[in-house]
Amino acid sequence: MAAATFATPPSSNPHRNIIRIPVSLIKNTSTSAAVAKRKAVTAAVSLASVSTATTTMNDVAAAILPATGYNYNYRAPTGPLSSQSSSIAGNNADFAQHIPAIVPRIKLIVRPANGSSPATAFIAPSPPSKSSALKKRKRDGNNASAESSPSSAQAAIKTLPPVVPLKKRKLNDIRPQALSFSSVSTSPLMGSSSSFRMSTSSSSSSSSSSSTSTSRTSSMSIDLAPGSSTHPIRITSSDDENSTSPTIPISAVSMNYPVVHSSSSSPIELTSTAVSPQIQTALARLIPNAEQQALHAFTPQQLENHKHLLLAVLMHCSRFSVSGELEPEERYDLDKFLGSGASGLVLRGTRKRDGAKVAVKLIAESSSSTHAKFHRELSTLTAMNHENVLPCWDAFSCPPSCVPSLSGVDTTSPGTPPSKAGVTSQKNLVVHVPRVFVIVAPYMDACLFDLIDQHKSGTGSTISSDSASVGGLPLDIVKPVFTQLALGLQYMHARGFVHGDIKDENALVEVVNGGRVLARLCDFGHTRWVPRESNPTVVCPSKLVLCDVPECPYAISGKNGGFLETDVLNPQGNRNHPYALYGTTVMTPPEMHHNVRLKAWFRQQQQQHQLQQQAAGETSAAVPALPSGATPQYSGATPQYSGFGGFEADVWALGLLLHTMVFGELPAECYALESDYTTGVTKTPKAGRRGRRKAVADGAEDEAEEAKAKKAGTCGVRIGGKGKKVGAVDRRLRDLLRKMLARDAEKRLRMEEVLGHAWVVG
Ligand SMILES: Nc1ncnc2c1ncn2[C@@H]1O[C@H](COP(=O)(O)OP(=O)(O)OP(=O)(O)O)[C@@H](O)[C@H]1O
Repeated sequence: MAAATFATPPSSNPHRNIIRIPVSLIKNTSTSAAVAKRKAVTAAVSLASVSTATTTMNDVAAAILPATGYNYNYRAPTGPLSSQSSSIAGNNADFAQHIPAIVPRIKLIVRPANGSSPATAFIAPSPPSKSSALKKRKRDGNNASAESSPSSAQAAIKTLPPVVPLKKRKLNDIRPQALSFSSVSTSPLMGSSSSFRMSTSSSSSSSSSSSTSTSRTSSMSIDLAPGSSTHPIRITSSDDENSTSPTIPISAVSMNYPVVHSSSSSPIELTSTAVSPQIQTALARLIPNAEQQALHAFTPQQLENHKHLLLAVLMHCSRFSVSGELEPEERYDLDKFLGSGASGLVLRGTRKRDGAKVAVKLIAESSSSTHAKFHRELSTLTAMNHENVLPCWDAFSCPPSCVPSLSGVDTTSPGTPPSKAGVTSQKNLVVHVPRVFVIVAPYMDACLFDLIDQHKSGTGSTISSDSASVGGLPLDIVKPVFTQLALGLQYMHARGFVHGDIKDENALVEVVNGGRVLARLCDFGHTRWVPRESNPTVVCPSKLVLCDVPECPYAISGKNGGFLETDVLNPQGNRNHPYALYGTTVMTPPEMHHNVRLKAWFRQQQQQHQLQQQAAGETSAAVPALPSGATPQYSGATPQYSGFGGFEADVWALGLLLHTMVFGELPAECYALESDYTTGVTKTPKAGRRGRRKAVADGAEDEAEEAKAKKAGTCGVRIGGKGKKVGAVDRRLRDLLRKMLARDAEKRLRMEEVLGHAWVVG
């Protein structure tokens, strides 16, 4: 098969993660496989059997870097090794500071072309002082036990034939504002049970006569409560991955990779590379096909990013196999693209151990916010144990990989963890080290969006129900699905978690034994924890999740279970909180509308300012630049973001989800808000203004009822939408919708009240 050629994104992006390895670590020594112990690192290379007259430093780097999974820019001193000074200047301090937690161990085999025996050496950091930190973080197991569902909910769950997933569109997400990493809590951890354990172990192994390796494994396991359907979550340091990394002989550079050569003085040089046939096949299978591309409206750049993300994962993470060989360990075969979100890809796979179908979420560490998302998601998942909340079966991070660049990402944003930003001065070796975080969950047949779309379109629907529909799902399916999602959300709220992004794309359904429909909430990337003021000693029920990002700001936050202070909502609403809005625009409740418009206005101001600057550049007129990260100011008093309570926002969104299930679409007001956000606003929003929408009657028979609701100001939207017969819907269901969609957040139902509502229990 012809070698695939992958275009490499431009290397001029100044915001990449850059870590350097001083060339002094690659010493030109004459002793055989010597290992020189240093204070922070052990580094040595035996080049005894190498012809130093012909081998160059470029050869050495080419041997090291692919094996470690690094993409690199390497500007070696010219000439063969023999012409180099014995000690090439480097900066050990940089290495000691950045590398130990990132590069576990580099195995270098230098195989001379003349056939003489290869020389082997290791470049390895001293064991990081993780163990003491780990011990400190150790705490008891999950105090979140499975809750039995109310009998009404059990009774409501009905038979649903298998569904065929359809494609979907993505709703616009509002990205959270930049995180501040300055407020990390280090309070001791607390928990209730003792099923949490961690281990740091060492092992040795011998391979061929030419190489001996030792591997160090740091791992953490969390055993959930007995009877739990979840498997242990283990975050594994990159040591594990590296121990299986291939060794690359210099004479046969068989594993090439997209490489960018550039320097400030020379033009960018792109090198096309060959990728193994197995990986090419796997890539072809996993990259979204033409139909998916059209449905997701992927841009060429997004596709390119997906390709590089997948390529890096397939080539550098031993957890993913492409060979098809069955192995009894925790490996996954990836077989299908499922969807993509703001931060990465979701793929279907099979767990080789038992053939279980899994969904594998790849989160590329393209910025601090994606790193935060990974932790938020895992922190939530480790606190959850409920049938209607998607469990996590496995979690790990791929070794620092060769994703050359994810475009449009500014890793120098204020929230970027300082330890991964790297240094910027010119050195001999520059390595790009974005990670890929992975979360493995059970695969579900479809998301609610698919299910609704399938029924609406009437194509390929396998749902057999005699029940009537008023535009959405058959009404006898709506209740069991909604009830389960409500049970899942109520469980989260009872533990102090705000989901933050309830929508039809984040609700999964499948048919389980006996034809029962199982519905689960997923995607906890926007989840926040809200400590209850009534009980100031309460700690976040999630477990600490360790990841291998050096000085990870999330892993040291004890009190909040891995949530930064900025992830924690104030129970009174987050009036002064940087997270003035989050989630998905169309699903935001009235109390957040002001924030949506304010943000749109800010964005518009920034765009105008940029245009002014460009114009000024052309005309040479002086326009003062906004300081980096500065917010444009209003001429008058600066409006503030409105406060809001996260629980109430979740109830609103679940109400909208119920509305979509019943009527097949959201109320028109939601799209109006989306349009405001997308197009921007021209008027300056007034401080603290809340979005207010009319509640209007629809249908003569309901006029009086709706007029009453309008007068009372209770309902924030027009229920049913144009052309839909609201009157055809059970009066109790309409009542529930109105109360969940109450404009006034304080009057909105709480989740306990939702589950006790007459329509749910009836
Ligand atoms: N367990 C699963 N089984 C089947 N499909 C899934 C599963 N998990 C996720 N998906 C699909 O992948 C899509 C994206 O998943 P998810 O929303 O978790 O990703 P994300 O990157 O966090 O997206 P977002 O940007 O919306 O936060 C979902 O809408 C769903 O269609």
